[in-house]
Amino acid sequence: MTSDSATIVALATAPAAGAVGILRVSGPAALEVGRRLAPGVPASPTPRHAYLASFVDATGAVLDEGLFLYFQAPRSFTGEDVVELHAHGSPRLLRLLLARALEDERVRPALPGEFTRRAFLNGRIDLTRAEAVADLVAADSEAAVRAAAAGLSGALAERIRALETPLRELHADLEGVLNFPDEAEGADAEAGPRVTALRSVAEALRAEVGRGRLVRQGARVALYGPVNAGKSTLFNRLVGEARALVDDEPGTTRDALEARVEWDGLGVTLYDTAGLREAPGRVEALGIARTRELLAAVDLAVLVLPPETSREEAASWTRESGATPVLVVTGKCDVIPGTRDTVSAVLPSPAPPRVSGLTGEGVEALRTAVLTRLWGGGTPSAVALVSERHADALRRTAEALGRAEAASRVSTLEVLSGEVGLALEALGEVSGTSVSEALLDTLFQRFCIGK
Ligand SMILES: Nc1nc2c(c(=O)[nH]1)N(C=O)[C@@H](CNc1ccc(C(=O)N[C@@H](CCC(=O)O)C(=O)O)cc1)CN2
Ligand SMILES: Nc1nc2c(ncn2[C@@H]2O[C@H](COP(=O)(O)OP(=O)(O)OP(=O)(O)O)[C@@H](O)[C@H]2O)c(=O)[nH]1
Ligand SMILES: [Mg+2]
Repeated sequence: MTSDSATIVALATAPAAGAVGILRVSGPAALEVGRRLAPGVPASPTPRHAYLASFVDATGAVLDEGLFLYFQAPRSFTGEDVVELHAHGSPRLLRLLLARALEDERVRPALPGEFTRRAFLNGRIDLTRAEAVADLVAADSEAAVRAAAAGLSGALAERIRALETPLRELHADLEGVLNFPDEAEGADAEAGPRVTALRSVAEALRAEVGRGRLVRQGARVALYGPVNAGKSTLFNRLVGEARALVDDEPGTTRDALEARVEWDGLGVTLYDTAGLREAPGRVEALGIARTRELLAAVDLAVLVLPPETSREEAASWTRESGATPVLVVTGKCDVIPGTRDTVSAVLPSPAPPRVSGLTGEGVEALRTAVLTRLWGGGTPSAVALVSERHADALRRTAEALGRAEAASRVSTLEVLSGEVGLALEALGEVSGTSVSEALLDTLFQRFCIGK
């Protein structure tokens, strides 16, 4: 796919002071370049052995003492010869070492994601694994780390293969019948049902994009409701610190406030919003407009109602969230006796949790209820990280299979096989078996330099 034989170099660690900083070189000239920086290392170093070596400048003056590692092609991350210099984590020192490596005309700085791209191009990892590397680096919740780690060890690759292999077999059978009608007679017999089954597998995988997004980016949850219901008090309680101002004056919160929490490993961005009411002041009205905008954008809206809310009022407050799913809670439950629960009497069972931001009562149950609404029973870390890009390719796969299904009933074998071929091609964009340079460019641009 690419004939780029340049040797690339980049810092593999963040450009900040740290305990250790790593310079990574990959390509045919890696060993020579590495040994120019660390001349004490033998000409044929033992692969994967950590040599303690002096790193020197052009005059031979010692710049640092560190570890030298040689990975011999193809047994390396990129599949090429790789040398790593593990120096002390001084950004300035590392820049000196980098500049020295670049003095060799066969060496150039690595582009973002280029090490991983080479690993992909050299067949060390498939595209889903390469993307999992980026997901892992970007992960900011435990669930995101675990899900990306599963992707790195091939969880998504395996599921794609489970679709791609039978699809390829079907395609081969159909082409066989078309090209060698005598020998392959009957190989297309079950084509219709096979297409149908594969299509539902593609659809099921595609449907996981929502959960993938929740894990990757975290869920967005907004508290909303009438003014003075106790939203900010509850928000502070959920966040674990006094972030929002609280006052008995209705209309205290004017602007949406956000805080990031991690619940059961899932990243959650919580929003406190301006309470809704008729005839607010001018600034408050701006806040209310923002509340409505936010309600449309979040994954779940938690409606906090005062204990005295009537069933009609409760129903009309619920409608405020529009298409966003709502979880209703009765707030300030410490002021009412346990049995009198006007809201839960009128809303669908199970009864909305009763919470008190003031005392903390019911807050743990609310947290659980929120997670259940976001996740059902599943485990966030077990989710296949289907990205928007994957989902788009899977949509085109499923659409082609839909047309193939129709073709199996009303059209020729050529048309049917053609559609199955198109489905395969679209699916190949996920695994990387059919992928353009342009797509790889966009994909790897999102990586950081040195990855
Ligand atoms: N110092 C360092 N740490 C690192 C990396 C690295 O490149 N350097 N990695 C980079 O992201 C990750 C580790 N990933 C790696 C993946 C494969 C191979 C490798 O040598 N693979 C060979 C041999 C496998 C074997 O012998 O078991 C291969 O696939 O053939 C190395 C690192 C995270 N930590
Ligand atoms: N008894 C009791 N009082 C509460 C509780 N939560 C809030 N309050 C009180 O109710 C008043 C309003 O609380 P906030 O948390 O500011 O209510 P809010 O919904 O954010 O109000 P706005 O921002 O004005 O919409 C304050 O005086 C709080 O002390 C609660 O759980 N129990
Ligand atoms: Mg408030």
